[in-house]
Amino acid sequence: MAVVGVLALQGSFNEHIAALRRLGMKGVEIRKPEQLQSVSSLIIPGGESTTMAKLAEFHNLFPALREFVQMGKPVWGTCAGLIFLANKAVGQKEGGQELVGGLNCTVHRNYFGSQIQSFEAELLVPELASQEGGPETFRGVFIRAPAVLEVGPEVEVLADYPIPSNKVLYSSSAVEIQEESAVPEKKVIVAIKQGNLLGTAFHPELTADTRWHSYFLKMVRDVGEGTSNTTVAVSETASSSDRQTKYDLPIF
Ligand SMILES: NC(=O)CC[C@H](N)C(=O)O
Repeated sequence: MAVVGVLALQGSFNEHIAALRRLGMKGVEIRKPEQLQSVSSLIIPGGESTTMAKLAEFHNLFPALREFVQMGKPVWGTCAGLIFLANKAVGQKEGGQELVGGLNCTVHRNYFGSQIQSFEAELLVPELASQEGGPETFRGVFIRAPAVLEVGPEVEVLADYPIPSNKVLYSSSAVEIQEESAVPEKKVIVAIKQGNLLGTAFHPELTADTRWHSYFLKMVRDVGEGTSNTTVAVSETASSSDRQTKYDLPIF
């Protein structure tokens, strides 16, 4: 059975593997460069990108990850994983951090602030809904979340988030203020796709709605490497029955 690799250095890799399981797919933990050879697609989970980058460096994973991306294999980065896949990141810790790159975009590492500024929001997801069915919105779980500040022309924006009027932009990050502000609403990008690369600033693996996982599995199928149509067809069946009952149930 074809499997999806999940980078398992740190962060929410178990939750991604559980989401894949709900769709009838097996996720395998990837910790070493040579393990990438046994998978044809990869999820880079959320967590803490500086720590994850240090661990990736320690295990000499960066060259293999870059090669994986350059070979056109489907890779999905969520949150810290999105930062990994960005060509450029701002707001990094002192000394910066190594990136895999591939997504032609600039990401702000902690755009929405620190842990206490974490939040959930209903996002408009027209492309996801048109591919996967279900509601026009998706419940985004943002945990110390990044945002995409700029994208290149080849990047497709799949979701953005309107900054509420009680937040102002300060040093290019969203900082909450108490009083109402007259600052016009601004949108930041929170989900993008560029060829075989997918990036989400939020955590779909922490909700019961499996549409982003199923969307990624379709990207894997479209590339047609290693994943049989039959396996993904099983996934689709699982996902649609899932959807009927469990859209908005958080799993944590
Ligand atoms: N939930 C997350 O993955 C947070 C990412 C975090 N902002 C970072 O720098 O890595």
